Amino acid sequence: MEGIAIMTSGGDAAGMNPAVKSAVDYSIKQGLKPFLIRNGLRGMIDGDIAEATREDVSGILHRGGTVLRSSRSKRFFEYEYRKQAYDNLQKLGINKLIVIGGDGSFAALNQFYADFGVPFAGIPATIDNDIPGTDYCLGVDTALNMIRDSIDSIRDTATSFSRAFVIETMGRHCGYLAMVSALSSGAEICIVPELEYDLDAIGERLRKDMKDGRGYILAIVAEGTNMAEYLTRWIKVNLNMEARLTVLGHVQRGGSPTVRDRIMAYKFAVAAVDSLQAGNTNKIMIYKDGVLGTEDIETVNSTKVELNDQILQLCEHLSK
Ligand SMILES: Nc1ncnc2c1ncn2[C@@H]1O[C@H](COP(=O)(O)OP(=O)(O)OP(=O)(O)O)[C@@H](O)[C@H]1O
Ligand SMILES: O=P(O)(O)OC[C@H]1O[C@](O)(CO)[C@@H](O)[C@@H]1O
Ligand SMILES: [Mg+2]
Repeated sequence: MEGIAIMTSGGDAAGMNPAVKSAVDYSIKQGLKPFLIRNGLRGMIDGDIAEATREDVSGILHRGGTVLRSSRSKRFFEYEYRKQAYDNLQKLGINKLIVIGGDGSFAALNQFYADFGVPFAGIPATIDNDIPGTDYCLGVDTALNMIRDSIDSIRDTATSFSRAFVIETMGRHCGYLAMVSALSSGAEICIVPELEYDLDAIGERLRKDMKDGRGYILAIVAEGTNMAEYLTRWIKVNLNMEARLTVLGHVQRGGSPTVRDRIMAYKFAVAAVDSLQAGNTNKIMIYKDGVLGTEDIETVNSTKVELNDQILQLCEHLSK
């Protein structure tokens, strides 16, 4: 029986657990022998690998984070440690890999493929939604719902005190979480790396709104802009309104996966096993314009992520 190993890597994302479960269940159905690598790339180097049992993957589907645990590994950048990881796989008869993670994890596995020719399939899982070629990455819907709940709570106190709240979302260099959250919570300001902002215009617009009775302000800022603290001070001085900053932080990564993340996890996992069974060597599973497909890792690595035009257009007026 051919050995296939499944791992999670990089920032954890809701949907990783259902993806692991589906990948194991479907691999068994396909006559493969699934293994689980714990602790991501670090575990691959340290040989933290064992054959998957049904118990390993039962009762995990609804849990946030990753039961396999994850890591960011400096050692994996060095050939010596990748070779150690390869030897670990060889000993167990593993010759196919499924990596559930983000762009960094895919780059890592592509380097591993270049070194040792071990085929892999990548399942996009990162709240950043920053993987070129796919409209969707596991974890994004759960994170958006988490952010929505937080903003709804913040709105309660903002209205009670007639204050402005600047809310910083994660996403690394990508403004997707900030934009969708600004739209879904009716925020007044949205500052993201993808859109130029104009504070003078924002000031003029909001001063007029305040004259017309606006009592509070919600501003959503993507962490990639590094603008949250500055904007908070700017509001105090320029709009003469009390302002507070809330950095949502890692709360955005937690929580039970939403229905969307569970279903997408299932689809991506089945597609990943099928892709490897079809003889593909280094493909990333994608979901583009409502259709499931695959993309070459080289294309994913060399393309800049582009955000949906419609979302950009809908948000434009919130940055001026
Ligand atoms: N070019 C590379 N060569 C070897 N290893 C790499 C390379 N790029 C990334 N890695 C490894 O992949 C790990 C995961 O990447 P990274 O930390 O960027 O997270 P990610 O998978 O992009 O997920 P997220 O962005 O959601 O946190 C890195 O910590 C590093 O160990
Ligand atoms: O968990 P860490 O290592 O602090 O990394 C935080 C980063 O990971 C992410 O949550 C996912 O990539 C980013 O949005 C954020 O910038
Ligand atoms: Mg990443």
